[in-house]
Amino acid sequence: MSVLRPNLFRGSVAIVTGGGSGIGRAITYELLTLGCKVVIASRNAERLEKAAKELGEVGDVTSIPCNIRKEEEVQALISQALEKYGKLDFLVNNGGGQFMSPVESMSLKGWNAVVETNLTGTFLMCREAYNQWFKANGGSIVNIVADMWRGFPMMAHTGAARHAVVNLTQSLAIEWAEDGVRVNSVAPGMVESSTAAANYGKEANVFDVVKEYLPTKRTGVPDEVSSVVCFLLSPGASFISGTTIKVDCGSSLYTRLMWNIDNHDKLPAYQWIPKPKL
Ligand SMILES: CCCCCCCCC/C=C/C(=O)SCCNC(=O)CCNC(=O)[C@H](O)C(C)(C)COP(=O)(O)OP(=O)(O)OC[C@H]1O[C@@H](n2cnc3c(N)ncnc32)[C@H](O)[C@@H]1OP(=O)(O)O
Ligand SMILES: NC(=O)C1=CN([C@@H]2O[C@H](COP(=O)(O)OP(=O)(O)OC[C@H]3O[C@@H](n4cnc5c(N)ncnc54)[C@H](OP(=O)(O)O)[C@@H]3O)[C@@H](O)[C@H]2O)C=CC1
Repeated sequence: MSVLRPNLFRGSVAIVTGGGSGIGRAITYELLTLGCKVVIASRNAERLEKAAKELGEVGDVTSIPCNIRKEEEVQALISQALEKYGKLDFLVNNGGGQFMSPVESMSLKGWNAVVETNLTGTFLMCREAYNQWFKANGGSIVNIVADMWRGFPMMAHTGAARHAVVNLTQSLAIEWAEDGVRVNSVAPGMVESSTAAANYGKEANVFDVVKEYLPTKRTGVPDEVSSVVCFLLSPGASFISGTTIKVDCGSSLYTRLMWNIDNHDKLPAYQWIPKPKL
């Protein structure tokens, strides 16, 4: 079960981008079990609809296709969500992604695609949710970023975009404080989901490869990101805004240069959310 109390979010409404897969799906699942109504939004309408059907067994969920890179689609998403549920309490900007490439062979189109997805998409979602609802009613936003704290070789586009989102989070926390809006980010380390593994595991499963380099000697699970997102949305975090919480169990701090961590299983996963039926 969720570590948060039952019915904590009864009567609340959330939008979760990328809520039909991976980490976003886990966040949606946990919100639903806590009584929240959830709109999930992403590009692939068919996959989104299928996820909504499955998640519909847990609670009240609606799928609305949306490409967060497109301003008019973002505007329509927020207004359709408001039409459907009459209010908005939470926004989780989880939708995003990138491809692996060294900078020297990155095309401008590829760079722009990743920056538009992860930075501009987050900006558009925040601005529209604020203008259409949060400005008059308050609310809480969580942006999902990444472990880009020491640069992100092979993913420099996403590293730059995600770090920009951390700064955007800080600016918005101040600009919107007087309207009762809290804005925070969560930075996951290596979190294994079936979609992420499919994206990055073409030759070998990168999540298997990286295990030995992590202090936990295991990768994270989506449930471990979801619990932190739900906490940040909750009244328990009412004095937290403008911050970014790393959910990586120290992997962003660890190099083997000064300290070796032997293989162990002393930091097991907290996992309770059923995996999606594939
Ligand atoms: C052990 C090691 C640790 C490994 C470390 C592993 C990290 C794991 C931690 C992170 C995990 C996650 O983020 S998990 C989430 C992963 N999920 C995703 O990334 C899915 C979302 N990603 C995407 O949709 C795409 O990557 C993204 C580029 C953002 C959007 O793609 P679109 O096709 O919609 O974009 P378009 O506007 O059409 O532009 C596409 C252009 O992008 C470029 N492009 C797109 N894919 C490309 C590719 N594979 N290789 C080169 N270039 C590419 C080309 O220039 C394309 O143009 P043309 O040449 O003209 O086609
Ligand atoms: N797994 C990991 O180890 C880590 C993941 N992250 C980040 O966490 C988030 C979730 O990733 P994860 O669950 O692992 O992987 P997924 O691939 O399952 O999640 C990415 C989600 O984003 C949606 N999405 C991508 N582009 C757009 C767009 N332009 N508009 C709307 N939705 C979009 C996708 O749906 P659709 O294709 O239908 O649009 C998908 O649901 C991503 O931002 C990811 O980069 C960060 C650090 C580590």
